[in-house]
Amino acid sequence: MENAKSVKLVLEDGTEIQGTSFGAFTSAAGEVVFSTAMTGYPENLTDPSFAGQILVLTYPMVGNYGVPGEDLYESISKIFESDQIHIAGLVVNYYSEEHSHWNAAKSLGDWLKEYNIPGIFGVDTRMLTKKLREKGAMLGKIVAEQDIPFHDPNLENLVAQVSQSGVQRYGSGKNKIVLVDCGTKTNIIRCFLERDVELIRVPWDYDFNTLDYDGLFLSNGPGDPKMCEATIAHLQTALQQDKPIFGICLGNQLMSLAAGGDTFKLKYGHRSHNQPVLLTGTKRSFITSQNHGFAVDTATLPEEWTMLFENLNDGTCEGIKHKTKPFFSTQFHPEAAGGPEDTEYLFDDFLTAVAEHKAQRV
Ligand SMILES: NC(=O)CC[C@H](N)C(=O)O
Repeated sequence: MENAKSVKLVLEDGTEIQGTSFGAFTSAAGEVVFSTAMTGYPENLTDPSFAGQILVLTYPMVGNYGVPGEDLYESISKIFESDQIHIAGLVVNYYSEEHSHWNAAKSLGDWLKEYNIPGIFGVDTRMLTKKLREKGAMLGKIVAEQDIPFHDPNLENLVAQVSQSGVQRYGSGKNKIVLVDCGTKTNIIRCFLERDVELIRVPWDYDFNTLDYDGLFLSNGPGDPKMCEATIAHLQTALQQDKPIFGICLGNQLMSLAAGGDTFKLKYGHRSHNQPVLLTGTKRSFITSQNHGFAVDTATLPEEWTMLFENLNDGTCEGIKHKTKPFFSTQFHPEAAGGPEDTEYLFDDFLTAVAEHKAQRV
């Protein structure tokens, strides 16, 4: 690239890796995490769950299909997972400024510049990933001209930063679903709107118990789930009733915390499009899209709850369900975007539970 400037990636264990700048030429600090997904950077970078994180992509060539334009669908983005880039920085091996795709509107580097997010390329991302797997996720920083201190995003309430303020309504279907926005991915909204739903999107700390609804949904979101005290308190009230509840990723962790279980930080998280999970009590497995650094401690689940899915790589909890009430959640992403769509049927299962519950009420 012309006028290439050098930058470095510094980890809290003292590791320094020299590379070349792309995107914004600026310094940024955060938690360094890796994803082994082979595609999907437009979706990953705009997923609010990545807020505060410096993302390392292990796929060796990044940028070659560019970045799509901003088409809207029902006032939300048709393609992106939110209306901005949320990662703190991007680390890749080979960056391709040249790109070719029918839908590309700009290069990845130009897109990062628009949001003042730095990228670094020329990094041996597989070596870096091995280090993160051995030592665990670490704090790190991309240093351009100005050195900056390390910063741990998990000490902040990131959900409060990414949750949309105000109540927003989408669709006019027959089932009224409240979506608690802890940093929701737009594909969750799209999945609901394809299924005859009226969606009421409320901020993370909104008391949804004051609303009239048929089903409750808890979204994905960034950071430590224990920061969401207000959501957990409101959810505890909803768990006393029996209207269907469904949660994804952070939503799964909040469900466990509200039920009385515990969560913990994984050594280096699960971020990829090929995480195998087993549906408990069956021999059925699914390949899933995942992006999380925390997990539910299965041993702490109260008596009325049980593990719904288990991760076949490390045995961790990938979902929970209530034994008698229509409450369930997954740690993985049934809405995919990016990744396999094999578990999207869980939206149908939730809406079937909603319809059954409504039928019982009349
Ligand atoms: N994608 C998500 O919702 C992530 C949940 C949580 N922030 C975690 O990292 O575990």
